[in-house]
Amino acid sequence: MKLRGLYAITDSQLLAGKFLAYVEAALDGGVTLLQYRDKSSDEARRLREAEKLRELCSRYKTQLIINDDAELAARLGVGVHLGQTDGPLTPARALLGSRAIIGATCHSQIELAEQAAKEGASYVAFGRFFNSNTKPGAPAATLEMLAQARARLQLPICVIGGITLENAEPLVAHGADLLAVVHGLFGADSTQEVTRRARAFNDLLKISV
Ligand SMILES: Cc1ncc(COP(=O)(O)OP(=O)(O)O)c(N)n1
Ligand SMILES: Cc1nc(C(=O)O)sc1CCOP(=O)(O)O
Ligand SMILES: [Mg+2]
Repeated sequence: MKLRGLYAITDSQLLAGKFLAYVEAALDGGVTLLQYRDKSSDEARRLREAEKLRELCSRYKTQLIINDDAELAARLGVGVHLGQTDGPLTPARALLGSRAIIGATCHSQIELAEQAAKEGASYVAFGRFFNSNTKPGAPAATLEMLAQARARLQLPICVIGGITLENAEPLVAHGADLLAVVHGLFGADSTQEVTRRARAFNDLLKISV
């Protein structure tokens, strides 16, 4: 399966009180990957929420990805996204199996992406491309680096960091396959607006849902 499309990422603070309604609104507009990103240490809540998302995702034929936690991903039979300090890719691939989607954060370093490809990543993520409210301290990446990555890598390329409908187009033009978005999608005032934004991101990527 070619990974291309909108990559919606949850944020537990931003989605407080409207978590499932906003996620379902996004899925309704078309989401290729949904990442459950919860940085708390409340394991029981994380398991409960991830199980609910797995059920929603299976209804909408969207792939669920768990941030940081390969054990939770294995327990649920879904994919995982690992940053540079979240544990090595090779054992995660062994744990999750050859069909699981495994993503790797590569910041702005193509060498990290080449290493991740060797270790079995399904996609590589570069960012942040714009200022991010969700993760203000993330190191910056550029369009030039993205174009070079596109020329050197066969794997699907995910971009992240401050992406909105207004600034996403050059990322697609420079080779991005997956647009990973928190605020630019879920920072909306209504479920209808979340669905509209999801559809518009898919239009940018020329994906019909
Ligand atoms: C799609 C995607 N790209 C990058 C990240 C960032 O991962 P990481 O560097 O491990 O930071 P945290 O998200 O864990 O704070 C991501 N989660 N998803
Ligand atoms: C989780 C994350 N990782 C980043 C990186 O650059 O690695 S930026 C980021 C936050 C993305 O949220 P928003 O779309 O609201 O900016
Ligand atoms: Mg992480």
